[in-house]
Amino acid sequence: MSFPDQVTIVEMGPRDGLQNERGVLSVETRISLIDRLAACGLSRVESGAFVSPKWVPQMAGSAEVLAGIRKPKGVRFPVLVPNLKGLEQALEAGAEEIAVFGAASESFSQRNINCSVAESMDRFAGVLTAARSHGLRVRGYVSCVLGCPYDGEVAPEAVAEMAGALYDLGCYEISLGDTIGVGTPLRAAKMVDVVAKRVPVEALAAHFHDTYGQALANLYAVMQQGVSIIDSSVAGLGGCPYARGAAGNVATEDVLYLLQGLGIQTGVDLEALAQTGHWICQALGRQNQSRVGLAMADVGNY
Ligand SMILES: CC(C)(COP(=O)([O-])OP(=O)([O-])OC[C@H]1O[C@@H](n2cnc3c(N)ncnc32)[C@H](O)[C@@H]1OP(=O)([O-])[O-])[C@@H](O)C(=O)NCCC(=O)NCCSC(=O)C[C@@](C)(O)CC(=O)[O-]
Repeated sequence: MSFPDQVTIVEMGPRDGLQNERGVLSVETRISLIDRLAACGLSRVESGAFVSPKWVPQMAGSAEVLAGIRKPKGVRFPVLVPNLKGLEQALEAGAEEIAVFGAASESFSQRNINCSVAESMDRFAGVLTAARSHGLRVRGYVSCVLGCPYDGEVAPEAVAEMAGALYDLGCYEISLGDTIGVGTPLRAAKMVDVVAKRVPVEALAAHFHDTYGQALANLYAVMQQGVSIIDSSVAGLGGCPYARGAAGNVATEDVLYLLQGLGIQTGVDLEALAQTGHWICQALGRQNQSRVGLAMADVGNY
């Protein structure tokens, strides 16, 4: 068994997390959350989305959020951008990194961004060209890599095709989203195996939701294939507005605990993160979804 020496965590709480919470948090609370997360040692904190506020009201005010955060040196604060209008807003807000998001399934693409997979690729090509001319770094997401809430099973080859197309357009990294958290380790490993023939494994990130409680096991499997970038969400916040019943991303606290046990470095302070998870759950009035966060609170670790 071999695992990466180092893993980079890409914190999703302020974006993927909050976008699906019932309560809409104030800009001030969103800023505090991001500042706290950066102070925990996270080097990448996804901080907002320049999408239609009619579609995702929780992400309205992302420009104010970007303007208000501390932005310590060495920490990146990417934002989601679905089209050129979103890019314009992100540039005005001073974003230095954006992410485009597509899907490996037609129905999810229609429900999520109101266009087909082919149309989305045309949009993204325009966004990538413009973004790169402004010196922005662009990440690409592929949703539904292990199943779609509308179309059911998704073939690994469809995931590889979408991931490869985004990589060819110039995305520096491709995040593979098990949007509805239905994957199991063997299927996750098989999917990564196929995708890694098209995109170098070093450029792949695992973005696993934890609906069926398999996310940590899936991460354990794909890390052995060389995946060393993990998307996770403090306190397991969130879900997906276009995937009913989907749970949030795997909790960052749980991932950190697993990585510590494997002797893998992340540079993130687990105790400070668990405190942040506890704080944001109180602000949202919701149950903490992190088993590690709950256990640490129980034994008085913070
Ligand atoms: C993509 C659109 C905008 C297309 O939405 P549309 O309705 O097809 O767009 P349109 O071009 O026809 O414009 C309609 C209206 O939206 C406005 N508009 C157009 N673009 C923007 C924009 N960028 N920002 C703000 N407003 C915008 C536009 O100005 C117009 O305003 P109106 O004239 O009606 O007042 C819409 O479908 C949308 O915003 N969808 C939101 C999708 C989303 O945020 N989903 C959640 C994130 S993805 C995710 O969570 C998965 C991921 C990444 O985490 C990985 C995983 O887990 O799988």
